[in-house]
Amino acid sequence: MTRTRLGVHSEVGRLRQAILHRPALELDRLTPDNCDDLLFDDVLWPAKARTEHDAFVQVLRDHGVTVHLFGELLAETLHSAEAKAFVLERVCTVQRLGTALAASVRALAEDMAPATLAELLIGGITRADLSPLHAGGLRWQTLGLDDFVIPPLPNTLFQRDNSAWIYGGVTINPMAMAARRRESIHSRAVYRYHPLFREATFPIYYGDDDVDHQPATLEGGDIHVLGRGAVLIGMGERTTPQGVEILARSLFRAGQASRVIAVELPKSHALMHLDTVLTMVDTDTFLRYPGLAPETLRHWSITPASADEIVEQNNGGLAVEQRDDLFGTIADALGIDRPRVLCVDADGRAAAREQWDDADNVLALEPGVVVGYERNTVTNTMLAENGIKVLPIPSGELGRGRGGARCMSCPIEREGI
Ligand SMILES: NC(=[NH2+])NCCC[C@H](N)C(=O)O
Repeated sequence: MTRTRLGVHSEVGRLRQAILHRPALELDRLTPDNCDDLLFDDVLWPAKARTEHDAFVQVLRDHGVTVHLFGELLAETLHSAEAKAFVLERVCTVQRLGTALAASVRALAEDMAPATLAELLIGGITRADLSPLHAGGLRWQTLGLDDFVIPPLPNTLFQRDNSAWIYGGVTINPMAMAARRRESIHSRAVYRYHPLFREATFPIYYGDDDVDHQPATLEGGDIHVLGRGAVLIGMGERTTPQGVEILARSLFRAGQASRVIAVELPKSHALMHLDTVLTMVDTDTFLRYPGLAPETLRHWSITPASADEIVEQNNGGLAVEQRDDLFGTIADALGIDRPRVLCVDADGRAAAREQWDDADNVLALEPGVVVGYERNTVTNTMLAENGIKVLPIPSGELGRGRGGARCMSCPIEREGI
């Protein structure tokens, strides 16, 4: 078993371990009719997407990163009867499946081999998959053979969003979009029961309970662990101020962070997460999409409130101060003069096209070394000219889910800066 010094202490310190998901059955189940609802802009060529993903994994492994594949982690987790019960209790509910199917699907699932069950939980279950089943009830009778009893979770590919390590602990994020909410059940099971995590002690800041968290949502694509106790969180389509408040309180209570910077983003699909427009590429350097004007973004610095402030301001334990220079606030938090911000300024159309294809969504493997899609030649050339090394990966199919190298990875062990 690998070392389990779990914790992510920066955005760009040396990456030691990460979780990725090799796309499986769920991609075969994406069709022109359902892809919009499942948050994909197109259908994919699944075999090619898997080959591209293998290339991504290889780049990380060649760089000394230990890569865990989520499908395998879930299958290994489901070897434990307790873990299986934990997941099935939450997936096979009467509300989701109907009164007749809840019990019969659960009974079938109990008997499945862990690897098959993991594949179907992510890949979805159709009526045809349950063909030996003789069930009654209205739901069963209304289902066509090819209809989903349980829909697939193709966004499992984007491991960044569902759980996010922040310094010594993790948040298991309540997801904004219905199409992704079941992902959290799987992550909760893995962190609770998988041998990699079971023996370790770490705080779980948020989401590891059965409370209805809506609309206090959070997604990891919005969460940047800047380093030195600071966390930057975007509030756009997916992450709400309520979610940020709950996470900030929990981080401060656990003594894991001393400042959260919350930045408001324009609400649009192209900018669904902060990391689609801004990522860190070196200890003092950011990559920014030029269409995002930092001077127009409202942002707040959040710190633990003193006892007096709590009483005077009725602020729920958080001292919240609006600021007016985002990179100045970040510099303060990092104790540096001013970060360097790299941008494709010269060609607005290329910048827009490449942002859509996740040019600004790179994954740092160490300071100044990032993984990015090879297609984004203008951005990658600009980075290289500024001394940032880009390790290119193919993207013809993978990128159609609208996520790049950062979105597709959940670091679980990363050094500080
Ligand atoms: N961190 C990210 N930018 N993730 C991108 C996720 C894309 C995914 N299709 C979604 O809409 O949820």
